Amino acid sequence: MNPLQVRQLVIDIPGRASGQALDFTVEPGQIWGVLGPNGAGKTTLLHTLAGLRAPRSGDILLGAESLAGLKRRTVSRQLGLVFQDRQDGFPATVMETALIGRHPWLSPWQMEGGEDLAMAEKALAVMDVSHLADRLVNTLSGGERQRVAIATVLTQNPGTWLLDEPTNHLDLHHQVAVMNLLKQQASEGRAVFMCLHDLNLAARWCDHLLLLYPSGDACWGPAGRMLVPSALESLYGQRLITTELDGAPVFVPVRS
Ligand SMILES: Nc1ncnc2c1ncn2[C@@H]1O[C@H](COP(=O)(O)OP(=O)(O)OP(=O)(O)O)[C@@H](O)[C@H]1O
Repeated sequence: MNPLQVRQLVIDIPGRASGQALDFTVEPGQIWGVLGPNGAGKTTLLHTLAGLRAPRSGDILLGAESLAGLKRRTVSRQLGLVFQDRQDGFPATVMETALIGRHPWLSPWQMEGGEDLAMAEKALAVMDVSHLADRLVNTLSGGERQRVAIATVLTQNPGTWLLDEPTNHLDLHHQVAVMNLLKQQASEGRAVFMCLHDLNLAARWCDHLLLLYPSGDACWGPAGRMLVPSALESLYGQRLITTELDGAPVFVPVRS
């Protein structure tokens, strides 16, 4: 699996003066969380890393190759993206949606084969949506739709997962199931890079964190070094009570 290398990257936020250049490598086996308040640029960063938006400056490399010079098919075999929002413009079933994950691996007019179908079926089972396989996705609940989006990337089987708030809409049990799935993906040598609003999920599951400030400032590194209560309070403009439970720090907002 190729590491995702971010080199002197400045993301393009309209109307914002250029912020701090980002420079880090997401290595296979790592789980990165991106934290920051609304509007800080988390989604913009994720879309830039996926090659969907041009950076203002800097470069992104997959292995030794610049992302900008790679064919989309090559990129989509290596990077999978779970969007924060999705438009279900076309009527498609859950199974048809999961099978879209195989498209980077098929030639333009090639139909999905038995192996592709088996991968999609397995992904739907892992995400607990097998019973919905024949349903149209636009009839699903928010959490069911989110699980189908993750199942689609599971079917795609990329080396690096990019996820925009993957626990959105999910009940507590499915939030934990998704975080454990991502942990398993990392333990199998894939890399995970995700935006999260839940500090406690980040503290429990991420080994690296990137803190993005609305000013364009940023800091990143191993999670233990980033989870400093005063830094998190200034990131969110929110006072926090900090404790430790079950071997991980826990952050609770002060009520007043
Ligand atoms: N096409 C656009 N035109 C103008 N401004 C934009 C555009 N796209 C994004 N922005 C602005 O860029 C900033 C960063 O947006 P982004 O969606 O990356 O933030 P975010 O950190 O993901 O926020 P949230 O936590 O609310 O999802 C926001 O202020 C947003 O309004």
